[in-house]
Amino acid sequence: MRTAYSVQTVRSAERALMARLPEGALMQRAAAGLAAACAELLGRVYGRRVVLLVGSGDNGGDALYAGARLARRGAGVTAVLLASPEKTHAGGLAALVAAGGRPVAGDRGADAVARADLVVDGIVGIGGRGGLRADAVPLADAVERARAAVVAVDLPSGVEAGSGEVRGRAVRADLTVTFGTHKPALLVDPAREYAGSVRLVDIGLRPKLPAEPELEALQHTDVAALLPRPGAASDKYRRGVVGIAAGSARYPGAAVLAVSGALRGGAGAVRYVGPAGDAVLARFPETLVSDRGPKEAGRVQAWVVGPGAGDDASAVGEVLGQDVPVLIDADGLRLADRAAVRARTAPTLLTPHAGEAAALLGVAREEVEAARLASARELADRYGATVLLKGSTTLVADPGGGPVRVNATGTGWLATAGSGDVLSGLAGSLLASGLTARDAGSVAAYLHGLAGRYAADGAPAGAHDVAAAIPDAWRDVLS
Ligand SMILES: NC(=O)C1=CN([C@@H]2O[C@H](COP(=O)(O)OP(=O)(O)OC[C@H]3O[C@@H](n4cnc5c(N)ncnc54)[C@H](OP(=O)(O)O)[C@@H]3O)[C@@H](O)[C@H]2O)[C@@H](O)CC1
Ligand SMILES: [K+]
Repeated sequence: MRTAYSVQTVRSAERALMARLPEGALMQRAAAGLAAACAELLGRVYGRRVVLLVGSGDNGGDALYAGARLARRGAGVTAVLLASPEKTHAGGLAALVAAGGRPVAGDRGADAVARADLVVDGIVGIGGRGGLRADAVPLADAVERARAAVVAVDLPSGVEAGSGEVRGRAVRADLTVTFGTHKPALLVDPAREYAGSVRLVDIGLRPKLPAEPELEALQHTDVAALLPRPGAASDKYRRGVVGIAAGSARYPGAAVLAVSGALRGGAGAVRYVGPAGDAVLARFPETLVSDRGPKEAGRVQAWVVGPGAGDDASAVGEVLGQDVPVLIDADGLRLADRAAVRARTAPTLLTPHAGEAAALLGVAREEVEAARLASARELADRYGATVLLKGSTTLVADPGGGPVRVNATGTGWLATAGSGDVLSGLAGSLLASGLTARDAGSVAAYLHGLAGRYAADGAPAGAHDVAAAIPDAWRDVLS
């Protein structure tokens, strides 16, 4: 499991650790890891031009000490100071100068950046608020124009560490070297996109961090442990029956795609109710098609309602009244009565994309995209339901708090019509096999993302290709 902790938690863990260590030891650990990552990126250190962007805090101190290490290995190191030398990290600056590095004032930074092989962004780390300040913006512009590789110290400067929001200008890095633990911004978009690839340097913080993180990202082994496996005594009912109430005369394809995801999600059987029974059967003859409403459809351990439902609110209402887990997607989100969702005692999983989440929250889509973590949490609390907010990084938030799950297996190619219908079927199937809403949502997002990668393999793919690739994703996770 990859985890991220809030700034406040990082600060208190840091204090607890520092109390037992000599002054400056943590910064030396951080700088050593940072310098090693820079050296690796450069390939050869001797004779290379390294430019450090140095803010007034400890983030700048890390950059200076790492710069000193690179200077000792023969790099030409220039430190661009955003603050006066008196306000810059004293020990770091002294170390850099002693190693032969050259400090220059901020207004000379752009020229230095233009000639650099490597830029180290130590403007601001977890102490930052708001986007970059005006004096740092020309440097960020110069970095964007330059051909140099960019390494961010702890975080790309200008992103909000705790939320992943980017409320102004921020540095775009190729690599971020972060210390002790991931910060939420390194896992949540849009900030995550600014970070490039991320390397975590162990500075001994782990034992001081609490058990419960702010964010969790499942990895292969976590997903493997959660996947349902049929036992010797399993029959189709024990493996779970997932009910799909989806599709309409206008959108029969949504029903077919939701069923295609559900058939690959581990449930023992897929039951379909709705007006697209013929289309479903033509494609998937193993589906149990019922011509009655959800209430009379027979045994179902979890329902999926909403994909392609159009304006028919009756199925949504009926499904919400069933005392089994329910996943609500697409049109269902618009049709579901909030009070009825809140009144449910069995688990509910809502799976909106940013536009649907915005409509439910009564804000603009851009606001949800800018503040994905806060939006997912807010929606979960308002509806008293687990929320899976789709996107390039998908978030799964439970009502009442606890770690939010983040999934990054997705690919841009998944932004294709019908892809969400496949995801809802898959997640519903996992719900029917007994996973919690949080686990079903995050495991489905993980498999769906991997399947999207396999299906696309560098070229566009349709939603049905994604569904067909789910078994490969599943096998990959278990191998
Ligand atoms: N925690 C750990 O375990 C360890 C932490 N370590 C390191 O310490 C870092 C945290 O250091 P920190 O606390 O000194 O804060 P930091 O990020 O340097 O920023 C503060 C300075 O930035 C300025 N500033 C603020 N906003 C700004 C903006 N928008 N745009 C521009 N500038 C802005 C603000 O200026 P001021 O308001 O004072 O004028 C202030 O001086 C952390 O990220 C990691 O790198 C490691 O060494 C070892 C272990
Ligand atoms: K930084």
